[in-house]
Amino acid sequence: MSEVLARLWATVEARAGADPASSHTAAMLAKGRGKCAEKFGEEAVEAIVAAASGDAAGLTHEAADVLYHLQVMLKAAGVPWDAVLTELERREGRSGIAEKASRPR
Ligand SMILES: N=c1c2ncn([C@@H]3O[C@H](COP(=O)(O)OP(=O)(O)OP(=O)(O)O)[C@@H](O)[C@H]3O)c2ncn1[C@@H]1O[C@H](COP(=O)(O)O)[C@@H](O)[C@H]1O
Repeated sequence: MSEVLARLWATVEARAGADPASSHTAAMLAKGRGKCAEKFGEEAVEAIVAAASGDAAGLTHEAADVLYHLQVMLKAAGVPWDAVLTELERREGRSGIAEKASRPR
């Protein structure tokens, strides 16, 4: 199941040069980083609304939209998905509370 995000990233990369008329990914990437970021924000807000209202089914749909549009935004910004996963791995095993307390004042 966790491989689906890896497959999705491979698809986003493959669609980068596709015809925008036949690919939503290509159409978004053709609009540029700013529009991709704006769309991500829109989807994130929709997920917030679903979560705040207790709409589990809606949140499930919107969370999937958020993950997809996050990958599109990363692609538009030139940030590889693996770089994000590496950052998450770097954080493993360390409490967020301990991490924040360790930051220089
Ligand atoms: N996971 C997605 C995915 N999630 C959302 N979307 C599209 O993103 C668009 C979101 O626009 P809207 O917000 O207006 O529509 P919406 O999200 O359904 O409506 P709301 O929930 O926001 O109210 C819709 O066209 C969705 O179909 C996606 N488009 C593509 N993918 C994946 O990317 C692959 C390649 O798709 P293409 O690039 O279109 O070939 C697909 O096979 C999927 O695996």
